[in-house]
Amino acid sequence: MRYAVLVTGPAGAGKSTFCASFMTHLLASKRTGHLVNLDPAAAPDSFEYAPSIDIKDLISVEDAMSELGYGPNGGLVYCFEYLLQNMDWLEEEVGEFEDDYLIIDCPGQIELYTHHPFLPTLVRNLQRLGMRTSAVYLLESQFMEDKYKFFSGVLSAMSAMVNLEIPWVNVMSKMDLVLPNTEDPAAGGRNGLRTRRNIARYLDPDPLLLAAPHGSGDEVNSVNPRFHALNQALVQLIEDHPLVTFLPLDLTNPNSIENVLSHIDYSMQYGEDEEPKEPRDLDDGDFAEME
Ligand SMILES: Nc1nc2c(ncn2[C@@H]2O[C@H](COP(=O)(O)OP(=O)(O)OP(=O)(O)O)[C@@H](O)[C@H]2O)c(=O)[nH]1
Repeated sequence: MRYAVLVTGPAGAGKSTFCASFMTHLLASKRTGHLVNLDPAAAPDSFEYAPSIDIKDLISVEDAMSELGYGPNGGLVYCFEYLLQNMDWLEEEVGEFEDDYLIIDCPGQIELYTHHPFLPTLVRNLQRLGMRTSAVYLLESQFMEDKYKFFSGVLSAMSAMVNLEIPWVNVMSKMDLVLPNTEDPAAGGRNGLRTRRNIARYLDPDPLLLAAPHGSGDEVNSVNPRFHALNQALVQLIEDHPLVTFLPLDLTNPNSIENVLSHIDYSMQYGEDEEPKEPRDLDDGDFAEME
């Protein structure tokens, strides 16, 4: 069995950093993983681990821009169309990997997850190649600074989940930037982020954060009252379809990484199909090792 994890989320959410930690963790647990770069615009020096498979070996945004005259966004769309027309290339590239995790670092253009058919088609192709596929969606903790931005992140995650229809893990990244309870953001704490006391309402999004009554003293004061009906409709949607909850990820804490990775394993039922290995006869080398 082979496993592929799409690492998705908005630009700058920490996808490449998470992929590198994922790789480090797999290696430390004596498991094998391979990084796949699916961003045709990625800078060559942006990877801590060299990708085993790199879309840029097939096509890059620079190629699409210089040879076909596309802009950066049109170039990205062209690259994905080109990839889907050349699935035999990907098939050949993943051909050798067995019992491994492919960690697929995706681009940060959110429309790829919510609008375009590319990733669902890619997932179907990976499944055809015998891969169990899941996705991780990262949203950075700074989104909690502004509840409207946060709920737009929740809706994007929801839309991506519905678009891809595969096992899914939402992650609140960069939790090291969130203040401990004792620090007062008003006193100039790091980035003025929310304290951990309030985090639960964001990890399991409480739609009532959006519905705070006008004049309640929260940021709602700055919002035009005409949007209140829209907010109420969103609250209803999130309440009726509670699909999105976040796992906190603090890369400075190994237990936090372990927790996220165990959810990914669980979402894909990692190792469930493994056959017990045939015992083999001991040879001289084994006895030498024991001594
Ligand atoms: N404090 C903190 N910074 C982080 C963390 N993860 C990523 N960063 C920083 O956030 C910035 C973006 O990180 P990337 O991993 O490149 O994010 P990305 O989602 O791959 O970015 P794009 O590919 O451009 O969409 C970098 O400056 C990272 O150093 C984290 O857990 N904590």
